[in-house]
Amino acid sequence: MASLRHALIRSFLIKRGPDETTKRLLTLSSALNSELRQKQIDLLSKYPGGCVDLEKNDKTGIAVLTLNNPTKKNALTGSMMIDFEKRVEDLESWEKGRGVIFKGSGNTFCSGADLNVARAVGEGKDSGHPSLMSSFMQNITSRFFNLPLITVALVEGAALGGGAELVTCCDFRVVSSSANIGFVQARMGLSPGWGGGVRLVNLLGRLKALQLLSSASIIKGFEAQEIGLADEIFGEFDDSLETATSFLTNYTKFAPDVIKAMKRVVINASRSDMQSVETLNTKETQIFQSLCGGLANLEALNKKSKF
Ligand SMILES: CCCC(=O)SCCNC(=O)CCNC(=O)[C@H](O)C(C)(C)COP(=O)(O)OP(=O)(O)OC[C@H]1O[C@@H](n2cnc3c(N)ncnc32)[C@H](O)[C@@H]1OP(=O)(O)O
Repeated sequence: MASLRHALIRSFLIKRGPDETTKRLLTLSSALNSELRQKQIDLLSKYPGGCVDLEKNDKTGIAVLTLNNPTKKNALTGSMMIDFEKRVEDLESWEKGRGVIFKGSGNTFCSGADLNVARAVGEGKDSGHPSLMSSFMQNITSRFFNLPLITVALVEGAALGGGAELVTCCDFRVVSSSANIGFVQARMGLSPGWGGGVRLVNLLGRLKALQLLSSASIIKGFEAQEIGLADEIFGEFDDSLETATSFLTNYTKFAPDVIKAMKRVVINASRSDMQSVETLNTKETQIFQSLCGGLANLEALNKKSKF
């Protein structure tokens, strides 16, 4: 896709004057983007199941975003990925919004990609399916990460594989002491593909990120807190949603415009990071595409039980 883009751009640059070239390049880029998007939607909509729910409270300015696929421990199906994008769109334009709690249904966060989807995407390797899923998920998680709202991941039960990547797209993490957080992609013969590799390095630093990714170890709440992945821990008798809400309220006391301004200040200050994040994500997708559907991945899917 990138080499086609470059070849077309080069041919335009040779044939046209500068102004005409700019206009044509913009048209071309938007045509390529909508073609890419259509391919992503066509692929993901083949794998239905579950949903992503959003409850917005205009009075408090706090919304609850819930991954809802309880029979599969909130594994993400293709249609849930599309749903997730719609909810992010809704949050992007929420005037009265201050903060979001991102959680899973039934006391567990997310067991990663639905393994049926992971298998099908891997089998479509030659048609670029891993890259289509990866770039779609990177785009949504980046948009969620850059919402003008304060975001908190409420992590209970499993946050594995892609589920652990989703944990990194929030500003803060409130984690159950018994939660199981694992960047287990290596056990699946995979690498992160939902933008979680780039965000994890930015969050924890190079060494800790490398330790988590290359060991694929599964850590509990207190260990997550020790390495800086969890901002607050709660116990088995605490009300999880109440704990997350009370944590978030520390940062959502002021008027929506003020809260949004603060978040925008922080986003703006990391703007140079954001530009490079796009490039880094593209590389992360290429690495993911190189593994997904490969021997180690197919072997892991075939003998897969549970972690
Ligand atoms: C870039 C994306 C990369 C990825 O995310 S690859 C996916 C990585 N994640 C996994 O491999 C998770 C596999 N699941 C597990 O290890 C365990 O199910 C888990 C989450 C620890 C929960 O264990 P338990 O509480 O004992 O529950 P359980 O195993 O009986 O699961 C209940 C039902 O949920 C299903 N399930 C869990 N995770 C799933 C998944 N990712 N995709 C599809 N189905 C999944 C599981 O098969 C079981 O179904 P059933 O009740 O036996 O029909």
